[in-house]
Amino acid sequence: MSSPLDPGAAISIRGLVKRYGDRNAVDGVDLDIRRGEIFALLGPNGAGKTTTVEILEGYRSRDGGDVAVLGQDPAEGGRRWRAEIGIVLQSGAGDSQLTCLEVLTAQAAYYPDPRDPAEVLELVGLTDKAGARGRSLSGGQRRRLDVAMGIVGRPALLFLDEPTTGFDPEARRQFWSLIRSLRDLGTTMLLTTHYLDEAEELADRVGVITAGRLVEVAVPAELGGRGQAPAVVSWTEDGARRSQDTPTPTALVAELAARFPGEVPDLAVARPTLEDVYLQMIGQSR
Ligand SMILES: Nc1ncnc2c1ncn2[C@@H]1O[C@H](COP(=O)(O)OP(=O)(O)OP(=O)(O)O)[C@@H](O)[C@H]1O
Repeated sequence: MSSPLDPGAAISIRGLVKRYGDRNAVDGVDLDIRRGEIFALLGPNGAGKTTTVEILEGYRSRDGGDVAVLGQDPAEGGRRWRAEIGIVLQSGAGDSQLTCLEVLTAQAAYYPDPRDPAEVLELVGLTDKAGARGRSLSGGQRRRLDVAMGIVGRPALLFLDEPTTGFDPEARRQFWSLIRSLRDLGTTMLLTTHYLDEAEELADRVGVITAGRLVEVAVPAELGGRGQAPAVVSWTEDGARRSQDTPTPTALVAELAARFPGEVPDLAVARPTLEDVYLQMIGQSR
Protein backbone atom coordinates (compact mmCIF):
# COMPACT_ATOMS: atom_id res chain seq x y z
CA MET A 1 0.00 0.00 0.00
CA SER A 2 1.64 3.27 -1.04
CA SER A 3 1.63 6.43 1.08
CA PRO A 4 -1.00 9.13 0.49
CA LEU A 5 -0.40 12.03 -1.88
CA ASP A 6 1.90 14.72 -0.46
CA PRO A 7 -0.15 17.93 -0.39
CA GLY A 8 2.97 20.11 0.04
CA ALA A 9 4.71 18.78 -3.08
CA ALA A 10 4.56 20.57 -6.43
CA ILE A 11 3.77 17.20 -8.02
CA SER A 12 2.65 14.07 -6.16
CA ILE A 13 1.93 10.81 -7.99
CA ARG A 14 0.81 7.42 -6.60
CA GLY A 15 0.28 4.28 -8.62
CA LEU A 16 -0.15 6.10 -11.94
CA VAL A 17 -1.31 3.84 -14.77
CA LYS A 18 -2.05 4.59 -18.42
CA ARG A 19 -3.08 1.81 -20.77
CA TYR A 20 -3.14 1.75 -24.55
CA GLY A 21 -4.96 -1.40 -25.61
CA ASP A 22 -3.60 -4.20 -23.44
CA ARG A 23 -0.25 -2.46 -22.81
CA ASN A 24 0.58 -0.29 -19.83
CA ALA A 25 2.46 2.73 -21.22
CA VAL A 26 2.72 3.98 -17.60
CA ASP A 27 2.77 1.14 -15.12
CA GLY A 28 2.45 2.17 -11.47
CA VAL A 29 4.57 5.29 -11.07
CA ASP A 30 5.03 6.86 -7.59
CA LEU A 31 6.86 10.18 -7.37
CA ASP A 32 6.98 13.44 -5.39
CA ILE A 33 8.59 16.57 -6.82
CA ARG A 34 9.26 19.32 -4.27
CA ARG A 35 8.37 22.94 -4.79
CA GLY A 36 11.35 24.81 -6.23
CA GLU A 37 13.00 21.62 -7.47
CA ILE A 38 14.32 20.93 -10.97
CA PHE A 39 13.51 17.31 -11.76
CA ALA A 40 14.66 15.56 -14.96
CA LEU A 41 12.80 12.55 -16.28
CA LEU A 42 15.10 10.31 -18.31
CA GLY A 43 14.31 7.24 -20.34
CA PRO A 44 14.59 5.69 -23.79
CA ASN A 45 12.14 6.36 -26.62
CA GLY A 46 8.70 5.00 -25.80
CA ALA A 47 9.41 4.68 -22.04
CA GLY A 48 6.35 6.67 -21.01
CA LYS A 49 7.82 10.11 -20.28
CA THR A 50 5.54 12.17 -22.51
CA THR A 51 2.48 10.19 -21.45
CA THR A 52 3.28 10.84 -17.78
CA VAL A 53 3.99 14.52 -18.36
CA GLU A 54 0.82 15.01 -20.41
CA ILE A 55 -1.26 13.44 -17.62
CA LEU A 56 0.34 15.89 -15.18
CA GLU A 57 -0.42 18.77 -17.54
CA GLY A 58 -4.07 17.72 -17.72
CA TYR A 59 -3.88 16.87 -21.42
CA ARG A 60 -4.27 13.11 -21.09
CA SER A 61 -6.58 11.01 -18.98
CA ARG A 62 -5.25 8.25 -16.73
CA ASP A 63 -6.51 4.74 -16.12
CA GLY A 64 -5.39 4.42 -12.51
CA GLY A 65 -3.65 6.07 -9.59
CA ASP A 66 -3.78 9.43 -7.82
CA VAL A 67 -2.14 12.64 -8.97
CA ALA A 68 -1.88 16.13 -7.47
CA VAL A 69 -0.21 18.96 -9.37
CA LEU A 70 0.04 22.16 -7.30
CA GLY A 71 -2.50 20.54 -5.00
CA GLN A 72 -5.07 19.80 -7.73
CA ASP A 73 -6.04 16.74 -9.69
CA PRO A 74 -5.01 17.75 -13.22
CA ALA A 75 -8.04 15.93 -14.64
CA GLU A 76 -10.17 18.53 -12.85
CA GLY A 77 -7.84 21.54 -13.02
CA GLY A 78 -9.69 24.74 -13.80
CA ARG A 79 -8.60 28.00 -15.34
CA ARG A 80 -6.86 29.30 -12.20
CA TRP A 81 -4.86 26.08 -11.87
CA ARG A 82 -3.92 26.18 -15.55
CA ALA A 83 -2.63 29.75 -15.18
CA GLU A 84 -0.11 28.46 -12.60
CA ILE A 85 1.39 26.05 -15.12
CA GLY A 86 3.73 26.76 -18.00
CA ILE A 87 4.39 24.31 -20.79
CA VAL A 88 7.22 24.26 -23.30
CA LEU A 89 6.30 21.72 -25.94
CA GLN A 90 8.62 20.02 -28.40
CA SER A 91 7.53 22.47 -31.10
CA GLY A 92 5.62 25.62 -30.54
CA ALA A 93 5.21 29.23 -31.48
CA GLY A 94 7.95 29.58 -34.06
CA ASP A 95 5.82 29.47 -37.21
CA SER A 96 3.74 32.52 -36.37
CA GLN A 97 3.23 35.46 -38.75
CA LEU A 98 3.36 37.72 -35.70
CA THR A 99 6.53 39.26 -34.33
CA CYS A 100 8.09 37.79 -31.19
CA LEU A 101 6.83 40.66 -29.06
CA GLU A 102 3.32 40.41 -30.54
CA VAL A 103 3.05 36.67 -30.05
CA LEU A 104 4.23 37.00 -26.46
CA THR A 105 1.92 39.91 -25.70
CA ALA A 106 -1.03 37.91 -27.06
CA GLN A 107 -0.05 34.96 -24.86
CA ALA A 108 0.39 37.17 -21.78
CA ALA A 109 -3.23 38.37 -22.13
CA TYR A 110 -4.47 34.89 -21.10
CA TYR A 111 -2.96 35.17 -17.61
CA PRO A 112 -4.05 37.07 -14.51
CA ASP A 113 -0.53 38.16 -13.49
CA PRO A 114 1.74 37.89 -16.53
CA ARG A 115 5.37 38.92 -16.76
CA ASP A 116 6.17 41.93 -18.91
CA PRO A 117 6.68 40.49 -22.45
CA ALA A 118 9.68 42.76 -23.10
CA GLU A 119 11.33 41.54 -19.88
CA VAL A 120 10.68 37.94 -20.87
CA LEU A 121 12.35 38.53 -24.25
CA GLU A 122 15.32 39.93 -22.37
CA LEU A 123 15.39 36.89 -20.05
CA VAL A 124 15.51 34.47 -23.00
CA GLY A 125 18.02 36.60 -24.93
CA LEU A 126 15.69 37.61 -27.76
CA THR A 127 15.48 41.37 -27.19
CA ASP A 128 17.10 42.11 -30.54
CA LYS A 129 14.50 39.85 -32.20
CA ALA A 130 11.45 41.57 -30.65
CA GLY A 131 10.33 42.85 -34.06
CA ALA A 132 11.23 39.69 -36.01
CA ARG A 133 8.54 37.26 -37.18
CA GLY A 134 8.61 33.79 -35.67
CA ARG A 135 9.29 32.08 -38.97
CA SER A 136 12.45 34.17 -39.57
CA LEU A 137 14.08 32.80 -36.40
CA SER A 138 16.73 30.10 -36.27
CA GLY A 139 15.88 26.76 -34.64
CA GLY A 140 17.55 27.74 -31.37
CA GLN A 141 15.85 31.13 -31.34
CA ARG A 142 12.47 29.45 -31.87
CA ARG A 143 13.05 27.26 -28.86
CA ARG A 144 13.83 30.35 -26.82
CA LEU A 145 10.58 31.86 -28.01
CA ASP A 146 8.84 28.62 -26.95
CA VAL A 147 10.36 29.05 -23.49
CA ALA A 148 9.29 32.70 -23.43
CA MET A 149 5.72 31.58 -24.21
CA GLY A 150 5.90 29.04 -21.40
CA ILE A 151 7.05 31.52 -18.75
CA VAL A 152 5.22 34.75 -19.66
CA GLY A 153 2.27 33.70 -17.47
CA ARG A 154 4.61 33.59 -14.42
CA PRO A 155 4.04 29.87 -13.81
CA ALA A 156 4.82 28.28 -10.45
CA LEU A 157 5.51 25.05 -12.32
CA LEU A 158 7.10 24.72 -15.74
CA PHE A 159 7.12 21.60 -17.91
CA LEU A 160 9.94 21.43 -20.47
CA ASP A 161 9.84 18.66 -23.05
CA GLU A 162 13.29 18.10 -24.58
CA PRO A 163 13.96 21.83 -24.44
CA THR A 164 17.40 22.00 -26.08
CA THR A 165 17.03 19.56 -28.97
CA GLY A 166 18.73 21.17 -31.96
CA PHE A 167 20.65 23.79 -29.97
CA ASP A 168 24.28 24.52 -30.68
CA PRO A 169 26.61 24.13 -27.64
CA GLU A 170 26.67 27.84 -26.87
CA ALA A 171 22.87 28.15 -27.10
CA ARG A 172 22.51 25.17 -24.75
CA ARG A 173 24.74 26.80 -22.17
CA GLN A 174 22.79 30.04 -22.44
CA PHE A 175 19.58 28.07 -22.06
CA TRP A 176 20.91 26.35 -18.95
CA SER A 177 21.66 29.68 -17.39
CA LEU A 178 18.11 30.79 -18.24
CA ILE A 179 16.75 27.72 -16.44
CA ARG A 180 18.91 28.54 -13.41
CA SER A 181 17.57 32.10 -13.33
CA LEU A 182 14.03 30.71 -13.41
CA ARG A 183 14.92 28.45 -10.51
CA ASP A 184 16.24 31.48 -8.62
CA LEU A 185 12.84 33.09 -9.21
CA GLY A 186 11.27 30.07 -7.46
CA THR A 187 9.92 28.14 -10.46
CA THR A 188 9.57 24.37 -10.09
CA MET A 189 10.58 22.57 -13.31
CA LEU A 190 9.99 19.11 -14.69
CA LEU A 191 12.06 18.46 -17.74
CA THR A 192 12.45 15.52 -20.06
CA THR A 193 15.70 15.21 -21.91
CA HIS A 194 17.86 12.73 -23.79
CA TYR A 195 20.98 14.75 -22.94
CA LEU A 196 22.57 13.31 -19.83
CA ASP A 197 24.94 16.25 -19.44
CA GLU A 198 21.91 18.53 -19.39
CA ALA A 199 20.29 16.49 -16.63
CA GLU A 200 23.54 16.50 -14.67
CA GLU A 201 23.99 20.22 -15.12
CA LEU A 202 20.45 21.29 -14.23
CA ALA A 203 18.59 18.71 -12.22
CA ASP A 204 18.42 18.50 -8.44
CA ARG A 205 17.17 14.94 -8.94
CA VAL A 206 16.68 12.64 -11.90
CA GLY A 207 14.21 9.81 -12.40
CA VAL A 208 14.81 6.99 -14.88
CA ILE A 209 11.72 5.50 -16.48
CA THR A 210 11.77 2.39 -18.65
CA ALA A 211 8.77 0.48 -19.97
CA GLY A 212 6.42 2.67 -17.92
CA ARG A 213 8.14 2.06 -14.59
CA LEU A 214 10.25 4.46 -12.58
CA VAL A 215 13.32 2.34 -11.89
CA GLU A 216 15.28 4.86 -9.80
CA VAL A 217 15.11 8.40 -8.47
CA ALA A 218 18.34 9.96 -7.21
CA VAL A 219 20.53 13.04 -7.26
CA PRO A 220 22.64 12.85 -10.45
CA ALA A 221 25.86 12.12 -8.54
CA GLU A 222 24.31 9.08 -6.83
CA LEU A 223 22.29 7.48 -9.63
CA GLY A 224 23.00 3.79 -10.16
CA GLY A 225 25.43 3.68 -7.23
CA ARG A 226 27.64 6.15 -9.04
CA GLY A 227 28.80 7.82 -5.82
CA GLN A 228 30.36 4.54 -4.62
CA ALA A 229 31.65 3.34 -8.00
CA PRO A 230 35.40 2.71 -8.26
CA ALA A 231 37.49 5.20 -10.20
CA VAL A 232 39.52 4.16 -13.22
CA VAL A 233 43.11 5.42 -13.19
CA SER A 234 44.87 5.17 -16.54
CA TRP A 235 48.35 6.06 -17.76
CA THR A 236 50.91 5.07 -20.40
CA GLU A 237 53.81 2.84 -19.47
CA ASP A 238 56.41 1.12 -21.69
CA GLY A 239 54.49 2.36 -24.73
CA ALA A 240 51.21 0.70 -23.66
CA ARG A 241 48.05 2.13 -22.16
CA ARG A 242 47.39 0.81 -18.64
CA SER A 243 44.33 1.20 -16.50
CA GLN A 244 43.23 0.05 -13.08
CA ASP A 245 39.93 0.21 -11.18
CA THR A 246 40.36 1.41 -7.64
CA PRO A 247 38.27 2.68 -4.74
CA THR A 248 41.30 4.76 -3.63
CA PRO A 249 42.58 6.59 -6.72
CA THR A 250 44.61 9.09 -4.67
CA ALA A 251 46.77 6.30 -3.26
CA LEU A 252 47.32 4.82 -6.71
CA VAL A 253 48.24 8.20 -8.19
CA ALA A 254 50.72 8.74 -5.33
CA GLU A 255 52.26 5.35 -6.06
CA LEU A 256 52.56 6.18 -9.78
CA ALA A 257 54.03 9.59 -8.96
CA ALA A 258 56.75 7.89 -6.90
CA ARG A 259 57.46 5.40 -9.67
CA PHE A 260 57.85 7.87 -12.56
CA PRO A 261 60.62 10.47 -12.53
CA GLY A 262 58.49 13.39 -13.79
CA GLU A 263 54.91 13.59 -15.01
CA VAL A 264 53.07 10.27 -15.14
CA PRO A 265 52.50 9.93 -18.92
CA ASP A 266 48.87 10.57 -19.99
CA LEU A 267 47.57 10.25 -16.43
CA ALA A 268 43.78 10.32 -16.15
CA VAL A 269 41.35 9.56 -13.33
CA ALA A 270 37.79 8.86 -14.44
CA ARG A 271 34.56 7.94 -12.67
CA PRO A 272 31.44 6.64 -14.40
CA THR A 273 29.48 9.48 -16.00
CA LEU A 274 25.75 9.87 -15.62
CA GLU A 275 25.51 8.53 -19.16
CA ASP A 276 27.53 5.40 -18.23
CA VAL A 277 25.25 4.50 -15.32
CA TYR A 278 22.11 5.44 -17.23
CA LEU A 279 23.01 3.20 -20.17
CA GLN A 280 23.77 0.38 -17.78
CA MET A 281 20.44 0.85 -15.99
CA ILE A 282 18.32 0.88 -19.11
CA GLY A 283 20.28 -2.04 -20.54
CA GLN A 284 19.57 -4.10 -17.41
CA SER A 285 15.89 -3.29 -17.27
CA ARG A 286 15.13 -4.23 -20.87
N1 LIG B 1 -2.06 7.84 -28.34
C1 LIG B 1 -1.43 6.67 -28.21
N2 LIG B 1 -2.00 5.52 -28.59
C2 LIG B 1 -1.39 4.33 -28.44
N3 LIG B 1 -0.16 4.19 -27.91
C3 LIG B 1 0.49 5.31 -27.53
C4 LIG B 1 -0.12 6.60 -27.66
N4 LIG B 1 0.76 7.52 -27.17
C5 LIG B 1 1.85 6.83 -26.75
N5 LIG B 1 1.68 5.50 -26.96
C6 LIG B 1 2.65 4.43 -26.63
O1 LIG B 1 2.96 4.54 -25.24
C7 LIG B 1 4.34 4.31 -24.99
C8 LIG B 1 4.95 5.49 -24.26
O2 LIG B 1 5.02 6.59 -25.16
P1 LIG B 1 5.58 8.02 -24.72
O3 LIG B 1 5.32 8.96 -25.84
O4 LIG B 1 5.03 8.38 -23.39
O5 LIG B 1 7.14 7.72 -24.60
P2 LIG B 1 8.38 8.72 -24.34
O6 LIG B 1 9.13 8.17 -23.18
O7 LIG B 1 7.88 10.12 -24.21
O8 LIG B 1 9.24 8.55 -25.66
P3 LIG B 1 10.17 9.60 -26.51
O9 LIG B 1 11.48 9.68 -25.78
O10 LIG B 1 10.30 8.88 -27.80
O11 LIG B 1 9.45 10.92 -26.59
C9 LIG B 1 4.96 4.01 -26.36
O12 LIG B 1 5.02 2.62 -26.52
C10 LIG B 1 3.98 4.63 -27.33
O13 LIG B 1 4.01 3.93 -28.54
